[in-house]
Amino acid sequence: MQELVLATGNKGKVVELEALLQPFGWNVRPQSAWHFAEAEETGLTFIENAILKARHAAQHTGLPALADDSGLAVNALQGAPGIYSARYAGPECNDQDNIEKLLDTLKDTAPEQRQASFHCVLAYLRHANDPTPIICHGRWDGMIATTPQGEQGFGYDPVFWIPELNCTAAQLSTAQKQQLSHRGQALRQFVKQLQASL
Ligand SMILES: O=c1nc[nH]c2c1ncn2[C@H]1C[C@H](O)[C@@H](COP(=O)(O)OP(=O)(O)OP(=O)(O)O)O1
Ligand SMILES: [Mg+2]
Repeated sequence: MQELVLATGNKGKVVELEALLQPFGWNVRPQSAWHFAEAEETGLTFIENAILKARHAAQHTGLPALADDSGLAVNALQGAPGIYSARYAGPECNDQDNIEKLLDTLKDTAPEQRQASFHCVLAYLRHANDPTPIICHGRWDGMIATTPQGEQGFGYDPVFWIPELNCTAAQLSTAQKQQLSHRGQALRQFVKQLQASL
């Protein structure tokens, strides 16, 4: 069975990534099974950070590694918080702090001006020195709600409004979110590309 380390410390991502990879018969192991410090996300793009995180995990485990660098880009904020989504409200902040900062920043932005997109870049390195990583990018368009709603998911899900469904991403099941989300799209591309490269 093919073994793979998920190069993320985010439990919400682990749930979503495992759900889509396990049916393909991989033995997927979260990096929390080891005890190394997280990679520093010093890149200026999702692509750079995803590669840094995957390389770091491959170095520490000796296994092929899949990393996810993702975030929210708000049109009215010229794409912010973008790659800084996890640290938007400060270095030690949590999801709720980030949501509060976002809603406060957008408090004078009219409902029809609140377009946003989630982005997910997956980077897969077969080993730490792999010169041809597989890189996939998924995007999900929506709006920023004015108040949080829903309990599912993680991160900015409670304020990511999906106009077609009249609900937020936090009101979808993992399976429903997977069909639409940036991460689901990137994962489906990844599975195809990996199978084509085997
Ligand atoms: O589906 C999503 N639903 C809601 N929020 C999301 C989603 N996908 C990414 N996000 C947010 C969470 C975090 O604020 C940032 C990712 O930051 P990012 O550095 O990639 O992840 P992280 O630090 O939580 O874990 P790690 O770097 O160990 O993978 O974007
Ligand atoms: Mg991170």
